[in-house]
Amino acid sequence: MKKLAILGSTGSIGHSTLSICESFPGRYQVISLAAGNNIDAAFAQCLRWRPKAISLATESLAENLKSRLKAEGITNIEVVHGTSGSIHVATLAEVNFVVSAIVGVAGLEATYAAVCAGKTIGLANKECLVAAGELIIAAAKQHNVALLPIDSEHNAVHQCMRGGTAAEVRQIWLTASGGPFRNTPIAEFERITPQQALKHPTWVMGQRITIDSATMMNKGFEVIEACRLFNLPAKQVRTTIHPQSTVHSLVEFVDGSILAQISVTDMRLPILYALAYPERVAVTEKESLTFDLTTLSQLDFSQPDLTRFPCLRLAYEAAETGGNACIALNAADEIAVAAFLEGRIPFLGIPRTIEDVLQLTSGQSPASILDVLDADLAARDCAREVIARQFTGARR
Ligand SMILES: NC(=O)C1=CN([C@@H]2O[C@H](COP(=O)(O)OP(=O)(O)OC[C@H]3O[C@@H](n4cnc5c(N)ncnc54)[C@H](OP(=O)(O)O)[C@@H]3O)[C@@H](O)[C@H]2O)C=CC1
Ligand SMILES: CC(=O)[C@@H](O)[C@H](O)COP(=O)(O)O
Ligand SMILES: [Mn+2]
Repeated sequence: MKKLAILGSTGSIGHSTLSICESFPGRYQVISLAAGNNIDAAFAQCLRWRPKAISLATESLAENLKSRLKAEGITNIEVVHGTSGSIHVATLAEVNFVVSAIVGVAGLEATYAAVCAGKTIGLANKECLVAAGELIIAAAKQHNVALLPIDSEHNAVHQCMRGGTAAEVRQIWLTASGGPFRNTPIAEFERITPQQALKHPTWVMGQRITIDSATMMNKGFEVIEACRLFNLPAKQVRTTIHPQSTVHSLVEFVDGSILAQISVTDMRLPILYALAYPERVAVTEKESLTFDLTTLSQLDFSQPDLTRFPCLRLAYEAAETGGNACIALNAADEIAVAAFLEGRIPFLGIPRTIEDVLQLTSGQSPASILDVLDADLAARDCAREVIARQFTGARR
């Protein structure tokens, strides 16, 4: 039986993971949860799943949740908080599988601790691998831990790789929807609003990744994520615009064969694959996870336009530089995306901020997770300064 810690249980991936647990009773046991600020969702999850432990972002939220549980007569759920809390729930002795789905570097320490504690990881949190990929991969090797990708593209590559060995791979192709502005002329980019950018054409996801998809930074992060997971240089990780989001990615082998993975546009499928690996679980019509090939009429593929989507170019450059550049790429993006959502910078202010921060960053490699966190904080400060200098008084 897989005994789960779900980090980011109140988010989009967290909900999809719990929905899989609901669909396959007896197969997965929810041992622990970690959430941020959504205390109502956390409370409801405690009532439904009765975890042994749950972590929330702050002490006051944890105290509040404890009182609400007590009022229901529930006193046997340990309620903890903060980074130490998420590390605690991720490393409980009973847990053997950790779903890493806290958004951003906030999920890094718990994910790293889980790897070091020998837990199998279902990895959705790509920002962890962007910022600290080399350290996480080294720890996974040292502790003989499987890192099973949940991110749909990497999950697809993982599935296609079962058709060959790593040495037989010529390159991999990550598909990109192109986001809501795939066909928008560059002249209109300055006027893009958060509401427009939050309308992803094919996926329903959390806010940060949805904006990252709109700038195509998501694909840039995924290139770095793929380099780390599949031990490939960035030049062997290609991207292609595929607006249907039906082919989730492809692996091209040395003999010219290309294997693709096709399935519904639903994150429950890669989550189920990772949870069940190395087995495959049979689904029925009830779960609506099967793909009706007779409805398939068109699959389009085209080259991304790096002029309209400079974030993708910046990510390839950071991948080339390595070390702190990838940490800064993620940290500056997180600050810039928040500023865009708050109306403090325009849409194109996101790549402008990141580019400025990258120019001020060295390619030095972090030797420890503490180094990563220091470099992350420094890049955030730098991004805030860039925004204050360049965009004060800016209007969308
Ligand atoms: N959604 C998707 O389809 C996909 C997502 N991913 C990746 O998965 C991760 C999660 O994405 P998604 O589910 O969309 O994001 P959401 O914004 O929907 O959820 C984020 C989760 O992280 C929690 N969280 C945020 N900050 C903290 C914190 N400081 N401490 C503890 N928990 C925190 C949130 O808690 P709360 O809400 O309670 O504040 C929430 O549970 C991201 O890294 C994303 O890139 C990858 C591929 C696809
Ligand atoms: C579901 C998933 O894995 C997302 O990362 C998705 O791929 C985002 O869509 P884009 O292809 O638009 O970035
Ligand atoms: Mn993805």
